[in-house]
Amino acid sequence: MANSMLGRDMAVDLGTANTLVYVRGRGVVLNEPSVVAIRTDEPREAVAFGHEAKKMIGRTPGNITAIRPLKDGVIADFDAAEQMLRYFIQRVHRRRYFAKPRIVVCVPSGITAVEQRAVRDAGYMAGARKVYIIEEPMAAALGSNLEVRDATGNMVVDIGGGTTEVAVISFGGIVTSQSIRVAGDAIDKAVVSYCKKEFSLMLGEATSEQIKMTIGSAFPTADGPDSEIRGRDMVSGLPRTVKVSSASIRQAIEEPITAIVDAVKATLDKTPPELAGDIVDRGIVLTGGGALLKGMDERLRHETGIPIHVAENPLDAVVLGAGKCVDNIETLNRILVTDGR
Ligand SMILES: Nc1ncnc2c1ncn2[C@@H]1O[C@H](COP(=O)(O)OP(=O)(O)OP(=O)(O)O)[C@@H](O)[C@H]1O
Repeated sequence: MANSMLGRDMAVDLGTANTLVYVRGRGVVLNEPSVVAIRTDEPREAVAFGHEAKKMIGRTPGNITAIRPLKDGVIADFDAAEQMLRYFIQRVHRRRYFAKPRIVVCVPSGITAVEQRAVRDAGYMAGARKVYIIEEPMAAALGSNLEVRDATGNMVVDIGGGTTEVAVISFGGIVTSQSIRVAGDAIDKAVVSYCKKEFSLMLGEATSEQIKMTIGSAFPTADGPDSEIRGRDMVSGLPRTVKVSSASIRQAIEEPITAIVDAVKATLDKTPPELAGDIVDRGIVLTGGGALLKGMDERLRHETGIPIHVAENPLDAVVLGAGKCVDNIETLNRILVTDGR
């Protein structure tokens, strides 16, 4: 088939927080929140996807609800996930191509066969000719330009919205890995719990994420001034503003951060000695939005004694890695998981 006909094969990072789509020959063409706004009355249909739907979270009228079809890295609402995928694929679809696209979809490394089946089915129902699966840590490693096919050990830590994936890769395969369902969302929740307990203040999802990004940290940093947080007083029901310090937020999110650090340590512990030596020399690569949390790299360096490198584009690493497979399906086929269809 002529190359131009193959131009629309694509890679999809169907993430808990964001969905990114890479199209062969065009690069990353779509990056939107994984959110669907749905009518709750009949007909129960989707009214908005992505950015438009995210804006509706917490501020929709009674008959519209904004949901996230993925939870902890896996599909939680199949219909919504399939509709969202179909919508995104059609958005980037160029009508001059006749053949249906081949699609490489990224999934967390720890998911069950049933969860993997759901992702595949969503891909086929959304219009794929063939669906390939790639495990996120492998995609993250490829997207960070690690030489995954060398016989050298590399460690990747991908901290997303729903899952943190830690993996040691060598010779084109995952040697050892751990996937925990603690990542960005859990950090946001810890901020919400802290404000509830400390100030009897209810926060929305967007506010807690914002606080994490602006004053959250995983290691003592040069803390800025206190920040104001706006929420709803749980007693009076009225809007209220409180002041918080970076140090108190750092303490509030300590539990999920410790879980992430422990997952890295546990994986290092299970790594064969030769590969562990390679990792000590080469360092650990951090990807995913959580890699951008202030002090995350410093904290891991401090706790493991190993150099930590944040990937150049941590939020895009997974889709760029899957994109490399799309560009080279034949040569990278060994890395992909297929169902023989
Ligand atoms: N500057 C930042 N500081 C801290 N966290 C951030 C920052 N930017 C993004 N994040 C967080 O990164 C997470 C999203 O990361 P990413 O897009 O890699 O996840 P995802 O691929 O959608 O999720 P998953 O891999 O779990 O399915 C969100 O929790 C978001 O709040």
